[in-house]
Amino acid sequence: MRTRPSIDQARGEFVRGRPSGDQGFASDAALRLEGVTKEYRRGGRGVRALDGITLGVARGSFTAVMGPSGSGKSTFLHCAAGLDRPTSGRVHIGDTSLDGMNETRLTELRRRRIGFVFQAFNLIPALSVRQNVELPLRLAGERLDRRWQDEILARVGLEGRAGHRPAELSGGQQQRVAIARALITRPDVVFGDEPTGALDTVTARQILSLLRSCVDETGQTVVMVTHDPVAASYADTVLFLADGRIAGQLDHPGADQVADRMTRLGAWA
Ligand SMILES: Nc1ncnc2c1ncn2[C@@H]1O[C@H](COP(=O)(O)OP(=O)(O)OP(=O)(O)O)[C@@H](O)[C@H]1O
Repeated sequence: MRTRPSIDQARGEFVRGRPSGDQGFASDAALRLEGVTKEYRRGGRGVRALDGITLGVARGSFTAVMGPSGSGKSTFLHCAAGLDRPTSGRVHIGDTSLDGMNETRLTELRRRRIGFVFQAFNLIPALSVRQNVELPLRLAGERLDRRWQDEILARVGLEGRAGHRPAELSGGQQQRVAIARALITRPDVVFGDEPTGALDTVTARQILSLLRSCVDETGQTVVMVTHDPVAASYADTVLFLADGRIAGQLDHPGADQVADRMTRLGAWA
């Protein structure tokens, strides 16, 4: 059964929507941020891109992050995924704190525990689909589980294309390769940065359905930054950022409701 997370405001935790009386369970969080701030220096002044973000994302949930331009979405994604360091506060991937990790350990953690799906598919042109998909494991020095790889290729609908190069594939198929590559390490979290931004409407819907099925059928956790209310409507929960803070949350989001909230945040003024 598909369960949806909701936020426990007191604890700043997403918890699964279960029948009556269930409390949040922090140990089930795939991702936790505690009081995360990020300041950049610009022209001698500090810019606070994140301003005290506290939240937990339940395993097996799909979260969309939205907000007006400059609200801190990219900064959030970079800090949450260990691509950048917060100025203060803590980030946990599963039970692992990223606090104080040196670059080498952060890189290892990203390779083993986090999957990325970007707007530009970022595939290696000279490698086949199969080789692109197994690259994170090779870089992490981990053994390839061929059966898992075949299962993932089938899941993303590319079982017949394993020997093809990216240039021989459509945009949607290339994004499917990127999703397979993100799943190969069985990561704690897959982060998407506008994963459908470069695709036509129909193909975008197929990619979003695929991400949805990864959550529903394999219990994958997905956190996706998007500008598109329809894309956000595939998530269990939409988090709205404004001025580096969480400005709201919508569970069971509909595209119209999401668009309405974004309008109220001044996103399209
Ligand atoms: N490297 C940087 N140096 C200085 N300021 C930065 C840097 N990166 C981001 N900022 C500032 O931090 C704030 C948040 O930026 P961020 O890119 O996270 O927003 P965003 O919501 O992703 O925006 P967009 O939707 O336009 O991509 C903005 O004021 C931005 O100008």
